Parts: sequence; C-alpha cells; structure tokens
Amino acid sequence: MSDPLAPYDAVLLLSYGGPQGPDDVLPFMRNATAGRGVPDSRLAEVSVHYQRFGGASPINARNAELLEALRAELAARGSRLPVAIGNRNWHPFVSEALRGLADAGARRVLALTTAAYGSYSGCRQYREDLAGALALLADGSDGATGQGPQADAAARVGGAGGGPVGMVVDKTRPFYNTPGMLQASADAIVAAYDGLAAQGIPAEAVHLILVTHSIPVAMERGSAPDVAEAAGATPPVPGWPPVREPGVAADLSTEISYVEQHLGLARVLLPIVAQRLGLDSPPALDLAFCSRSGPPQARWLEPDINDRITALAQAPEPPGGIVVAPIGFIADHMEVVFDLDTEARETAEALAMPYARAATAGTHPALVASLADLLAERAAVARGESVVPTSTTGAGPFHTVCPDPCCRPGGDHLHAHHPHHAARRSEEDT
Ligand SMILES: CC1=C(CCC(=O)O)c2cc3nc(cc4[nH]c(cc5[nH]c(cc1n2)c(C)c5CCC(=O)O)c(CCC(=O)O)c4C)C(CCC(=O)O)=C3C
Ligand SMILES: [Fe+2]
Repeated sequence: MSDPLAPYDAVLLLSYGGPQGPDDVLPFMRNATAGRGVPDSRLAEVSVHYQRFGGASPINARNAELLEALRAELAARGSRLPVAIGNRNWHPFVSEALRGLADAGARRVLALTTAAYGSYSGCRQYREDLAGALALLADGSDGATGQGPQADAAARVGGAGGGPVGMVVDKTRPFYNTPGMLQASADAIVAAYDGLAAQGIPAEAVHLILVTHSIPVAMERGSAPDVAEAAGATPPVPGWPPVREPGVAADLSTEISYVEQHLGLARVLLPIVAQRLGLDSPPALDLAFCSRSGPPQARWLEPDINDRITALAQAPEPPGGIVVAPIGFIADHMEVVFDLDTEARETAEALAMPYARAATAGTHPALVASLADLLAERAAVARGESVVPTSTTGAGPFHTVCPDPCCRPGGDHLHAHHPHHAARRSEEDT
C-alpha cells in the first residue's frame, strides 16, 4: 500500500536552529548574522541573551517536541515516512539532515518550515538553504568541503555517506491561515485573559497586543510587492477561490505581505476571542513587533512591543492589564523567552501594568493536525490532484515555490526585475 504522503519518501522539518551550549553561541551568532549587515554590537547583545539561558536556545527542545508530535500524527494517519529536522544556522544543518535521509534511501523529500508566515526570512530563504544543501549533496562535497555554515556542518558529518546523491526537495506553503493556527492562538489568548481574570482584572479592562518578529521595511515590501498588479488581478478578497493547478506555483492574486498575513489572521481571531470571553465587541486590532535587528539606520517594522506597552501605560485611560500574544512564533524560543518573557515583562512591571503572555501554539493538537494536513495537501499536488488549499482568512500565500516577485529580501534585490518600480519606491523612501 502506498504511503499517504506519496510520492514523497521523507519529511524534513526546516527551522532556524540555535546553540546547544555556551561554546556554540558565538559560532551560531556568526552564522545567523553572516553577510546580513547586523552590527557586531547587536551580535554581542544577543549573545548575552543566549548566555543568560546557559548558552542553550530553547528552540532545540521545542523543535524536538514538535518533531515527535508530528511523527506521531503522521503515523496515526498511516504514513511511515521518516521525519528529520534540519536548521539554517546550527546543527543539525539542512545538509546534515538531508545526508541522513539520503543514506536511509530517501530521494524525494517534503519540507515544512517552522515559520508560519511568508517573507524572505520565513519562505524564500529556506528554499535557498535547501538549494545550498542539495548542491553539496549532489557533488558529494557535503562530507568534505564547502562554504559557510553548511560547510561547517559537512566537515562534521564526514563520511556518513559521502557520495553524490540526486535528491529533490519540495516545500509546503506558509501556514498562518490554517485552522490549527487559529484555534491554538484563540485558546492561548483566552487562557491568558483567564489568568488576568484570576487576579481580578476583568476581560473588558484588558488590552490585547499581538506580537511578531520585526523585519526590515524593505523586506516587508518585498514579501508581496505589487503581486496583484503582476497577476493582472484585483487585490485579494475574502473567499477568493484559491484553486491551484497542479505544478503551478501560486495564485498571485492571493499573495499578501508579511504584515497583511498577520492582520488577516487577527481579523478572524479577534471575533472568536471576543465570543469566547463574552465581550460585546472584539478587542482592538493592535500588532506590535519584537526582536529588531540590523544596523540602526535601517528601517524596521514598528512599534516595538516595549514602546507600545509604554504608550498604553502612559495613555490618559490606561488598560487594567495587557495580554501579549506572540502569534508570529509557533514556539517559545529565544525571542519569546527573552524579548517577551524577560524584557517586555520588565517594561510592563516598571510601569505597574499587569502583564500576561499568551502561550505559543507549540504542540497544540490542532496545529499539529493542520501541519499534517499541509503535508497531505502538498503531496496531493505532487500527485497531480487538484487541491483547494484551506484558508481561514481567504487569502494566501499559497505558493510552495516563491513566484518571482514575492518573498524578496528587499534592499538592492527588491524589484530587480521591475526597474520602474524600483525607481518609484526609492522616491518613496527619501
Ligand atoms: C521573520 C523572522 C522569524 C520568524 C520566522 C522563522 O521562524 O523563521 C525569525 C525567527 C527566528 N530568529 C531567530 C534568531 C535570530 N534572528 C536574527 C536576525 C534576524 N531575524 C530576522 C527575521 C526573522 N527571524 C531578520 C530579518 C533578522 C536580521 C538578519 C537576517 O536577515 O537574518 C538573529 C541575529 C541576531 C539578532 O539581530 O537578533 C538571531 C540570533 C530564531 C532562533 C531563536 C532561538 O535561538 O531560540 C528564530 C526562530
Ligand atoms: Fe515565498
């Protein structure tokens, strides 16, 4: 009997990676910042965050839990495919994971990222990581030589297999718009409100702030620039039929930017939260950002979560408490345990503002089920079946291969194929 995920013969969970001990912190930070214009001062500052946690990022344990939950879910659905984890910036690197799968006989791998939203960082860059790892595998050099983090990985894999391998890897689409993300986010926010209610703060008095990772403004623009125009279509509307022909990358009319993806989730999430808490109207839509990086002169998405908390606390009628919900992350990794549980909490405490941080989705069964559905959806596409992707928001991105205009890093790379747009945008920037 064929596997429900056929034609794939392995699954790869693609993630960011994090140090496993104090000695890993500096080399990990060098990998994470290499060639990305992150100043040494920021590298040093973030290294201290990791050392505060004994040099080990919680991302490794959280990803191990997700891997186990996903394995169990796929097994329960009758799949026998091996599931491995491969990271961009630390062991096991993508090249190490693919070599392991190849040595076990895999040749057609389906990759799923731990990034829920599409942008260069969360989408195209993972495809670049896969391409780099596959190039090493194809000439067998992953066991010996190479460049950058993958090469470092390769040097340590040494001879596990070593020979050239031809392998194909496909990737699933971003999954912020799946039912599992919606349900896990709603459950977590309701639980955080309940925590404040137990301290005597009624839901009506609470202000909800949704939080995600800041990215450069240029990367936000590159995440879905002028895609409606590129497709010759009207902008995305709820209920747009997101039908995709087998083998065709995307319906460009449903491609929306990184920020718009968060707002799309928020618009379906807030009424559910209100209903479950018995509120007369949904909480105000308030999206803030954490973990700003990059050089000081670069523009990143704002407001920063700390600035937002300060502004609320100093408003004429401050809320009775705040719930901070990190919908941008699916697990409690460093951005969550440091930037939110440590820094933002201190900001709130200094202003005597009651603070509750909503849980991340983690291994919420609804999320794990949606991730398994996503793999099944992509496998059906690979088999040539016509598939209507599930979307709680009515919009994408649904692509599994970035259409040319989307998921661009921004900056000089933005609009490389649209010089007239580049000119217009640089005017806007000045
Ligand atoms: C959109 C996005 C996600 C969410 C999607 C996804 O999950 O992929 C994400 C996740 C993560 N980011 C992480 C860690 C870091 N991110 C950095 C730097 C950067 N992140 C960026 C964006 C994102 N990052 C960007 C545009 C940069 C600037 C440099 C560059 O363009 O790459 C740096 C460098 C130092 C700094 O400046 O902070 C570090 C150490 C960890 C691991 C945490 C742990 O160890 O527990 C995770 C899950
Ligand atoms: Fe993409």
